[in-house]
Amino acid sequence: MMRIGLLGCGNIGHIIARHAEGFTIPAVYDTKPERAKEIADLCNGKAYGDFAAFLEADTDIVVEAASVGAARAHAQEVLEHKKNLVIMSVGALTDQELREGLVAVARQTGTKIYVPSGAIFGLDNVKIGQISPISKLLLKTTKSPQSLGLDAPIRRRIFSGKAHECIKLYPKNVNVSVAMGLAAGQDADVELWVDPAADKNIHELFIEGDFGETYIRVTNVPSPENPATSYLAALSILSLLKNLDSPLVIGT
Ligand SMILES: NC(=O)C1=CN([C@@H]2O[C@H](COP(=O)(O)OP(=O)(O)OC[C@H]3O[C@@H](n4cnc5c(N)ncnc54)[C@H](O)[C@@H]3O)[C@@H](O)[C@H]2O)C=CC1
Ligand SMILES: O=C([O-])CC(=O)C(=O)O
Repeated sequence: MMRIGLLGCGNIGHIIARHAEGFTIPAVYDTKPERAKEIADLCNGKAYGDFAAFLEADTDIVVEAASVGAARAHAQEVLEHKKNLVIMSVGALTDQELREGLVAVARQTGTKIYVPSGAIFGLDNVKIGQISPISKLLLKTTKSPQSLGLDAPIRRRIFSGKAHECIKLYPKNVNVSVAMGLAAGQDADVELWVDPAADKNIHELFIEGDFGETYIRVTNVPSPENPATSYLAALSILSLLKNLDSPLVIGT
């Protein structure tokens, strides 16, 4: 059975631990030891307070569900230890030097870096952008002001620009825009809105190209423990893990 090392024991970490079927979680790590211990207790794993020791544990794949900073700091070491890596905080990969370095290490070590679809749908066919021109690639995200730590009495746009800039300002909220851009092979445009009436996290994808055009609206249920993170994001990791070893590969 696949052995997971869980990097990040917050909201997503809890959902993964509660749905651990078809894999075990022998090792967990978080900068907050009490969180690591809680998840370790949930899944009969061991909580590590030291990242180097966590990496030495007998695991096949590390699932990062922590932060852009954690992904930046630890991704390379994970691959160097010949472990596959799931990166949820894909915003880290806007740094071209880091991204290309990680890909090079993955090639050398025969490992893979997986970026789950996260809180959106449609990443599969957005990848056609790597072979056929896409003229419009826009993500419009609407969340409640509280989920961004803001106070806004009325609906307002708080950012309009490129994904690589937006993720610097909102690293916990627009990783999906970076995933969309990496899939398409070009930086996505982003509009970020806050709406005091929003009780869901809404992602609208507008894509046009030689293929035609599409509009996808995802009305996401926020996670119980972190409203900024959509429940779908955690589910997408679970479905990635479930299908990882399957000989039947669905979707592009
Ligand atoms: N690609 C996507 O669709 C999405 C990606 N995300 C990413 O996933 C991350 C986790 O989401 P949640 O679980 O909801 O957040 P959370 O805030 O509930 O949990 C994050 C956990 O990671 C720990 N952590 C943070 N930095 C760390 C580090 N350097 N080393 C070890 N542990 C560290 C925190 O102490 C916390 O326990 C978000 O910060 C975001 O970057 C979140 C939602 C969607
Ligand atoms: O969960 C979401 O709706 C999206 C999110 O936070 C991210 O992409 O960082």
